[in-house]
Amino acid sequence: MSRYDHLDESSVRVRPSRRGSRPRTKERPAHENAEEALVIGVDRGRYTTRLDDRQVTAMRARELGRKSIVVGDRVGLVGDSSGGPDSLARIVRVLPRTSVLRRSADDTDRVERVIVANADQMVIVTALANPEPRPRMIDRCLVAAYDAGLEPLLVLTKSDLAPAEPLLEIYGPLDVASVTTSLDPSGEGPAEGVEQVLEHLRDRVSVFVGHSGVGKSTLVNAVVPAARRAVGVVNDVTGRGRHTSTSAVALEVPGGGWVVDTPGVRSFGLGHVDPGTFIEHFPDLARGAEQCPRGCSHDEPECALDAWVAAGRAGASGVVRLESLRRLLRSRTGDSTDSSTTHA
Ligand SMILES: Nc1nc2c(ncn2[C@@H]2O[C@H](COP(=O)(O)OP(=O)(O)OP(=O)(O)O)[C@@H](O)[C@H]2O)c(=O)[nH]1
Ligand SMILES: [Zn+2]
Repeated sequence: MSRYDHLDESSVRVRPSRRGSRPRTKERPAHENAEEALVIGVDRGRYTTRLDDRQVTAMRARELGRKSIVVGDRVGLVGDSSGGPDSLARIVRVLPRTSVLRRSADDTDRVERVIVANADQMVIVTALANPEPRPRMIDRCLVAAYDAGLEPLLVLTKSDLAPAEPLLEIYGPLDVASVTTSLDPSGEGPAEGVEQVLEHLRDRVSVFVGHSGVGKSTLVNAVVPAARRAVGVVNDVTGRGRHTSTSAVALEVPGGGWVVDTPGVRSFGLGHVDPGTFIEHFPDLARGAEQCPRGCSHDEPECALDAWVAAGRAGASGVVRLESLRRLLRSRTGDSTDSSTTHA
């Protein structure tokens, strides 16, 4: 028996060289002692993280390469994680994400980028008046939420100015949870709906989205009383305050949970949304779609869903739910910035 007989073919092909023979794991220490933290802010290469009860500023380790790190990411930290004034820890790994929310590609950036990781819920903030509600914008947010695996919550603000019923009628068939609020921005007058919003936020990571002027900041300040103060906090390492940043930031809800505010995010990336998986969010319709032709867009004559709802298989609200589903599917395409003249 020759001394090479014990080697199988594949191992014989490997030519051990001095550089290649070392296993990768030995070149890259696993950082077994890394501590797990939550990324709550990102500002030009510096990451603000929460580790237990302290806020720790960190930079990314070179070994992470180009891997993205966004608000909501759970990361492994090594180095100085004391959270002291001039301390700087290192992020050595990013834990697998349970969800990702992408913002749209735009003129300056042709790539859809992840803006928030691991969120559970999308809070879609819409004013009932001043500015007028934009159902098309709400539809696009719903599509983004379903696609990202986030549960949507509709918060209808400024109920002191207009009734919520017309809008609730549109979204009733979709079974979207909703809360109607009326807030005095000074924080002194009567506030309605805050307790209900807080109930929905408890122990979850909630992304707040909404157009300028809808009262999103007023709402965030009502549910996260420390938010106002957080605006003034300047990071000792970066020398910058959060008010100079337009990226997402996570704020802790007293009693548990996180609010992720997304200033400057106008629309969500929907280019990758697949109608085939989208319908899974409509269990009553999904079963009917099993009869559809392969690759059905669910918005074409051959779609089996018309017959399904006509036969009452999706219940009394089947027809309107199918209409809503199709409206959402159509909102994926076309003008991503929601022209105010297109009220769906
Ligand atoms: N009548 C009424 N006005 C409100 C209510 N909530 C907020 N506002 C007012 O609406 C305006 C916009 O509120 P903001 O909280 O700044 O709105 P925003 O969505 O954060 O807008 P940007 O700051 O532009 O992103 C302010 O003048 C608030 O005082 C409300 O419940 N009722
Ligand atoms: Zn179909």
